[in-house]
Amino acid sequence: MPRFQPEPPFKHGTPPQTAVVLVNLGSPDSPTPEAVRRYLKEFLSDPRVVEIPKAVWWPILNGIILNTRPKQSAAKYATIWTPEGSPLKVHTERQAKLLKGLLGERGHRVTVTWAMRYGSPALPEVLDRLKAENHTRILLLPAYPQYSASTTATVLDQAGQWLAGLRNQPELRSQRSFADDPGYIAALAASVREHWQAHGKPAENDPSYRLVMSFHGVPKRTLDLGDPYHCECHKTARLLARALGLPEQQVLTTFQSRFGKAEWLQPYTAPTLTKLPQDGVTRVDVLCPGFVADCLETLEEIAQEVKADFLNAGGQVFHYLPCLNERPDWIAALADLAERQLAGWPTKAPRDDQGLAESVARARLLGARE
Ligand SMILES: C=CC1=C(C)c2cc3[nH]c(cc4nc(cc5[nH]c(cc1n2)c(C)c5CCC(=O)O)C(CCC(=O)O)=C4C)c(C)c3C=C
Ligand SMILES: [Fe+2]
Ligand SMILES: [Fe+2]
Repeated sequence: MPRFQPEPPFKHGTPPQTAVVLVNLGSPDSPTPEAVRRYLKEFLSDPRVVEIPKAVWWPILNGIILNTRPKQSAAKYATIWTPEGSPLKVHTERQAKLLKGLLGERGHRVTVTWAMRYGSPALPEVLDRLKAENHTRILLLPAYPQYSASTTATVLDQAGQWLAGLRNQPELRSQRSFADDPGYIAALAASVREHWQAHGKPAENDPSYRLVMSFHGVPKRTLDLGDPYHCECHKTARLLARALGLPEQQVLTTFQSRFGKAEWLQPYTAPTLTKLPQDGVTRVDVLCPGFVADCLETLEEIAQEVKADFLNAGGQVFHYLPCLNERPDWIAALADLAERQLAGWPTKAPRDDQGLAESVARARLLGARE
């Protein structure tokens, strides 16, 4: 068996085609236990996500987790599912469409599409299609503002595995993270200011108010092992608080979605919010800057579960602020990120072989005249 399948050559005489791929985590295909089981099996078998030796982890995953969690998670997915499908996929598709429109308006001739790391549309299949369409340059935009091995790196792993199976590889680049990107921070800040305009801005130093920034957690061990995720989350939180002019006492940075029994990054979101009313905090505005698209973890865990925890503990006002989703200022920030990455690839004025031959001939002619 040859390792590499035969591949059609890139078409000669046509300009190199460039593609931008927005990649997010992925969702089950439907909110049913069967679909959630398939999705969780793929997701939780990734050694970047669960860093436990296979001999220990697989019996737990296959014997316990995949027999219990799919039913529970499917019920949660059912509460946030839309007629068009999972919110994560719906927002990612819309973001890609808007990004395509904006890059086009700015004069770029690029294909813009989207893919998922787990489930569908699967990244390797999207890359296969782009290659078949003669794309020789591919920019990956993992939709994770903060770098983590369990998210960003595994997208690159998958793209690398795809490249490893090819004879004639396209050029590939990727955005590592954008935790401190001015456009991303400005879009987050604008979303909070708009929320304050609609619901009232808290008085300066009001001790009963907190702006809570809740990020997805990761095992604490990964921080000790050198994962920069924790630092990047704090960088985003610091820059956002500064952009809003909020004093330190009114801001909280927390970590949600703990999975399993090991210690994860602290403080945990739900227990922190449950305790706040005891300390005299009655109003919270909660946003999740680590997610650029609303999903199960924001719409169900934060906007439903954590909200109920806070109100049941004596809190009075809980507002969940939506993710950046399709905000025009965020799409503009995303286009700026893509444009900076595309700078080395002339998507605005592609020079085909003919153009190059002409300019070489012209240069020779000029040289001969001198
Ligand atoms: C934003 C960054 C994310 C990090 C970091 C992350 C790490 C991480 N997640 C799990 C386990 C689960 N996560 C689940 C859902 C989920 N996770 C993210 C993002 C990050 N995960 C998103 C966007 C979503 C939502 C997907 C959707 O369809 O809406 C789930 C599935 C749901 C459930 O059963 O609870 C699990 C499981 C681990 C172990 C991990 C670790 C490093
Ligand atoms: Fe997760
Ligand atoms: Fe969760």
